[in-house]
Amino acid sequence: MPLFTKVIASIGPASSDATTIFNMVKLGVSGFRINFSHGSPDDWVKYVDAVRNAENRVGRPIALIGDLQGPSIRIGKVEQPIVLRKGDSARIVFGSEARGGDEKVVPMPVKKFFDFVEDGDILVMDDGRTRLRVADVQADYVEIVALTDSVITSRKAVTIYNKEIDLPPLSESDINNIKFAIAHSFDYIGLSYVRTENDVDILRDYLRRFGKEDIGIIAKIETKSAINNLDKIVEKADAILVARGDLGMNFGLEEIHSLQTRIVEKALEHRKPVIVATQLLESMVEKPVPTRAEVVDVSTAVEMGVDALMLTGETAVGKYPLEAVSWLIKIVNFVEKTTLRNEFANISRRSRTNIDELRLLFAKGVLELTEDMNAKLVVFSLYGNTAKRIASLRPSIPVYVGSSNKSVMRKLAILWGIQPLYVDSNNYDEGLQKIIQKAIELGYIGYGDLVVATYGLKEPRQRIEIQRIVS
Ligand SMILES: Nc1ncnc2c1ncn2[C@@H]1O[C@H](COP(=O)(O)OP(=O)(O)O)[C@@H](O)[C@H]1O
Ligand SMILES: C=C(OP(=O)(O)O)C(=O)O
Ligand SMILES: [K+]
Ligand SMILES: [Mg+2]
Repeated sequence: MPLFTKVIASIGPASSDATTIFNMVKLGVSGFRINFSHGSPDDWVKYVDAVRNAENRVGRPIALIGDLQGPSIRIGKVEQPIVLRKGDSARIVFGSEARGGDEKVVPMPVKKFFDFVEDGDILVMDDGRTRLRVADVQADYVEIVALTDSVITSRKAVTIYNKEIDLPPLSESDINNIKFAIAHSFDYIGLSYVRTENDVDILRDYLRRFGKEDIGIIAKIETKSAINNLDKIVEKADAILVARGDLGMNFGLEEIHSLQTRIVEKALEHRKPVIVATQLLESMVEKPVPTRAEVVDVSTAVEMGVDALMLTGETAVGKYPLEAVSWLIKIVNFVEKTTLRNEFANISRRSRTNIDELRLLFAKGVLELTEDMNAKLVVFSLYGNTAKRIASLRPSIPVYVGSSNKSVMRKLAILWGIQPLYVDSNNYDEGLQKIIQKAIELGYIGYGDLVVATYGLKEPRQRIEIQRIVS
């Protein structure tokens, strides 16, 4: 299981059974994403139960991420995939369902689409595999011509190339899905198609209004506006996700690497957790072994010092979900072992103008003391802040974090290098001892080890204790 860079898996028909989810947790998955654009609440409840059962059986906190549809246009349900050859024409009609198959009718439940789209627009779908040209626009249907061989399946997002349809950041169904996520103790909510920092504020307001402000907001960076407003969005969000699927539809594919680099750097600069997602091991949707290009792509993302990598179609609908997880972990482990430890530290500890919190410097001090002594680091963290600061410094040693606060431990599960443990104690000193005991039980700490145990005090002061494990 990777010690530092974490793995998040999207759940879908290919991975929704309890055994697969349990096996993914055993392999080392630290978080699961449920995409609210697909399936139904009845499906999602089963996914949640399977994740929480696996979490209990393995005894390791797991993060649950609920991914909102956001201001995206998605087609409705088609019973049969619609197969188009390049040059074929088809019709997009207002409605939420269609037979599909030979009936080349694509249902479009978003009324505004028909007012917004214009002759000559290029529609991009399915992470860019489908490209259609708008040939004729009518009030409640649009004629299109396929520019590529395409297979159109249910609930696919539609990008109108170089245009951003002005839909509200959260639809009625998004708000229902926020309530669902709260009712089922999700740890994070993914905000798709973020355009400005105001979109993050709007979601934060809902969470506050519904009394669950501690749910983390993951801003998914995938639109041109988001890139233009990147700094402010990163400041407001709790975590950042490089959403390469839609990013590659709103920008040229050739721009992906530099966009990813820029987004990751910005997140590191603001010390926000950052996740890279989509098509990491895309060929494993069909094959049991990744391509060389995919291995290099994953390695590059790990070397950028991201907190986590997220599998999407590979585990949601792929034929080899478990192999995709084990290949991802194998590549992560190799790169972590071979990349000089201080490489990651250099990425994230370069002194940046915005480092002015004393606490961050304390955390840096404790961490570097522990690293230099080749000791083990144990942190008691009621709210997770000390642990988050240490993770943002890209520690070269595992950081064992304990707290009685389940949801804090689950949120930390997808951060770099954090090994979260539950301990039922609300006081720091007793808590530190319990974490050390539990870490010994789990084999993380052995006799003879030097342990640095720490927690952040109210006033900016780090409490540090060093002990040798002798009995
Ligand atoms: N729960 C699901 N049920 C059916 N199909 C799904 C599900 N989750 C994902 N998929 C399929 O896998 C594709 C990639 O997954 P993902 O990236 O999570 O979705 P999207 O890109 O549509 O937001 C989706 O477009 C969809 O075709
Ligand atoms: C993660 C992404 O979002 P979604 O899968 O919802 O399109 C993406 O676009 O890469
Ligand atoms: K998206
Ligand atoms: Mg996607």
